[in-house]
Amino acid sequence: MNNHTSKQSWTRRNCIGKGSFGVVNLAVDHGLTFAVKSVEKNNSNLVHSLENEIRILKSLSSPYVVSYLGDDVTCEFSSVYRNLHMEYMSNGTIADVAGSCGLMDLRSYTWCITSALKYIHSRNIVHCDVKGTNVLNGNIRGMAKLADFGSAIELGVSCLVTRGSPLWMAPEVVRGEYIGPESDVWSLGCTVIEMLTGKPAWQDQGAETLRLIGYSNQVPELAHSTLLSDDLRDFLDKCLKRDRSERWSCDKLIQHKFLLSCTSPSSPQIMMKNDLSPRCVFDWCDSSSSSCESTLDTCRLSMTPCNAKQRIGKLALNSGVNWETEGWEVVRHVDETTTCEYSEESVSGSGGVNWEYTASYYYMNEVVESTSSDARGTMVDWISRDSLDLYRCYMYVWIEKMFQMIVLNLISVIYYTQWLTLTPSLHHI
Ligand SMILES: Nc1ncnc2c1ncn2[C@@H]1O[C@H](COP(=O)(O)OP(=O)(O)OP(=O)(O)O)[C@@H](O)[C@H]1O
Repeated sequence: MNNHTSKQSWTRRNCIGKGSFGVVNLAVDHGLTFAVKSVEKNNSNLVHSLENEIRILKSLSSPYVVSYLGDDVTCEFSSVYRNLHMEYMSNGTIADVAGSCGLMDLRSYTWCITSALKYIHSRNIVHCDVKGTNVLNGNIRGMAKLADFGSAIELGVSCLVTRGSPLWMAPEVVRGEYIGPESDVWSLGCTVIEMLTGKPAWQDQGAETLRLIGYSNQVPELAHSTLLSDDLRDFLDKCLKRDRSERWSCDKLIQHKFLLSCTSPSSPQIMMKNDLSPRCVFDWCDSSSSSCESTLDTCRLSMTPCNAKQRIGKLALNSGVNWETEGWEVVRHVDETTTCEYSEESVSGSGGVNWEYTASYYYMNEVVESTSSDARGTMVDWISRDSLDLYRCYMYVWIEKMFQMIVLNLISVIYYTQWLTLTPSLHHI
């Protein structure tokens, strides 16, 4: 979209947000929807803040920072407005979901904010107002973008005046001593606590809180939460050091073990590698399974023993049983005492997996064919089918034994009746 500086081509719609530095409206321009942050031209303080935001946002380009789309001046209802056009984020802010988001979302949001800060810090920009209401929810679950650069500063360019929201401010900022990337890291820690608890990191007690933040030895109390894992506690500890030189930089924080399991949320689904890794065979999320197609959560739901039972049930129903003797063949026979390591020749594509068996197995031809085509991808099927086929095998042996018994009984009955018929004649002789 081009800058709109002449005739207003767009229409202002409903208000979607209000802050101390402006009003944000939805806007439409030839079917294109975007967000417009506006301030009245005659309020020099607000205009100064918006001009600062326009200049900084214009220079940034990151998937984790709300996108600049243009700026203009408009005359509406006899007032003159300075406007910043941004991409419209329709899912509210992370403050709206704070206190109710799960660990997966919390980790993902934290990853996005840390990535945004890492990016802007590399460009010598300090946000100065990191908090829940300034982080907008993305269209993909767990995705978030940093917004509201009205208080941001360019190191070495802007003059350093105390900026931001007091309850998220770093001690050195409250004392008016210093503003830098480290101050954003403190605010990041406060924002993570806000996401965890749904409340600001510090209880708002006015001047007393400012004294606590700026001049005590205290750090925000970590609420007792089931989400507070050791990794998360350590991550917060690295952000909330009162001595700013001890705080980790965002470059380092993005490598922290709490965030390490996140991959880029710019992909269609935010994948949490740890969460998706199967911990046992029944945890395996089969990519071909329809239950895994939608969200990660439904995928996680499908990774339950119940699902494994369903999968075994499905196999039993779908693959039908061939009770013909010719349909069976011994594909491996291992002594009770021996273990067997399958080579790549014996199971194509198995990639040297150590398959150890301590019993004899029978496989139906069809099962062997389907598994050997992609042994690695269907490891779970192998294991599930092992259980199923072992069961089939028992049935088969049982029926065979029954058949043998019936035949033997028939033979003995025949011999017995013949003996009975012969005996009288023998007596007679
Ligand atoms: N691009 C956007 N898309 C959707 N909603 C937005 C967008 N930008 C801002 N908002 C909404 O408007 C609110 C106020 O915006 P913003 O924080 O930029 O204003 P502000 O006056 O600088 O606020 P603050 O008082 O926090 O400094 C946000 O909390 C958010 O709810």
